Amino acid sequence: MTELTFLPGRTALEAVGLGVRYRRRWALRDCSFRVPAGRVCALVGPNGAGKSTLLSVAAGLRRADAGALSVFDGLPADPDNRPRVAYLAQDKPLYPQFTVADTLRMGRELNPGHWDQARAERLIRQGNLSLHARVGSLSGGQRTRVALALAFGKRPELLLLDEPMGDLDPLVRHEMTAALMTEAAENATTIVLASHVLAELEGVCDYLLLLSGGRVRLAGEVEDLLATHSLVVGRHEEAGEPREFRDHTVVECRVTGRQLTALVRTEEGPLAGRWETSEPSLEDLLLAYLRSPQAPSLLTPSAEPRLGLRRAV
Ligand SMILES: Nc1ncnc2c1ncn2[C@@H]1O[C@H](COP(=O)(O)OP(=O)(O)OP(=O)(O)O)[C@@H](O)[C@H]1O
Repeated sequence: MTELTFLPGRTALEAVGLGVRYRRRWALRDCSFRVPAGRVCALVGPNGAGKSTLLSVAAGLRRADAGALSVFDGLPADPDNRPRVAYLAQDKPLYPQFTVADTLRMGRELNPGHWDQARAERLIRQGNLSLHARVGSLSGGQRTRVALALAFGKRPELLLLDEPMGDLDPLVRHEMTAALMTEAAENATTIVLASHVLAELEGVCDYLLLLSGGRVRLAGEVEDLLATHSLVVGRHEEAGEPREFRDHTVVECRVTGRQLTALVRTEEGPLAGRWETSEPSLEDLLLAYLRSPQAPSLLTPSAEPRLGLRRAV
C-alpha cells in the first residue's frame, strides 16, 4: 500500500475534451470525466463505443488527437507513470514458446524493483498451472490467467483490463473476480475493467463509466448513479407521456399494452401519483441509457474533471 493511496481526492484518470480519431473517424469525442484513485471502475458500452481506445490512451499506447487524458495527474506515457500502470489488452499478447516461469521471469526483468513474484505465482498456482508449461500449449482461459499474473505481479497502482474474463469458465471467472477484489482492497489499486458482461460488474465495481458512440453518457459512483434514478412501473391510462413525468428527466419510457415502464431521474424530487417506484439495478440503468441515445449525460460530482488536468495537457 503506498503512502499516497488514501489521500482524499487523488485522481487516477482525468479526461478533458478528450478526442481520438482513426483517420477521419472519431472513436472518442469530447470526453470529460474523472476516476478517483482507489476505485474499481466498470467501463461499459456497446461494441465500437471507444472502450479499448480509451484504455490504450490511458496505457500510453495512443495519443489524444484533441483534449487530454491524464494518469495520476501526469501524461500517460510519462516514464514516471509506466511502472504504476498495468494494461491487459483484449488480445493478451504473450510469447507462446515461453514457459509460464519464463513469462514471469520476463515480468520481473521488465519491472525491476517493483515485481512481486509471490503474488504472480500465487495466481498461477490457484489455477493448477505448471510453471514449466509452455504458454502456447495453454487454453485461452489459462493464458488469461498468466496474463493477469503478469499484470498483478507488477504491483500496479492502476490496472487497466480490457474484457479480461471473456474466455474464462464461470468458476474461474468467479475466482478471478475475487482476486481482483482482493487486489483492490489490499493494495488500493485503481482498476478500470472494460466488460460486456453486466452480471460480472454488479457488486464488483463501485464506479462506472458508460461510453456510447465515443461519448461519455454516465460517470460516477455506482451507488449515487442508481440512487438518482427510479424505475417506474404502472398502468398506462392516458395518451402520451404521463403528466407527472413532466418535471423529471425521463431517460426511457416504454409501453407494452397497458403497462408502462420508465427510468426517470429523481434529482427533481420524488415522482407524484400512482406509480410504483424502485431503485433500478445496474443492468436496468445501463440498458435504459443504451436504448436512449438522446438521454442527457450525467456525471456525479466526483466524476467531474478538475481544473488541475489543464496543467498536464
Ligand atoms: N485500429 C483501428 N483503425 C480504425 N478504426 C478503429 C481502430 N480501432 C478502433 N477503431 C474504431 O474506433 C471505434 C472505437 O473502437 P474501440 O475498439 O475503441 O471500441 P470498443 O468499445 O472497445 O468496442 P468492443 O466492445 O467491440 O471491443 C470503432 O468505431 C472502431 O471501428
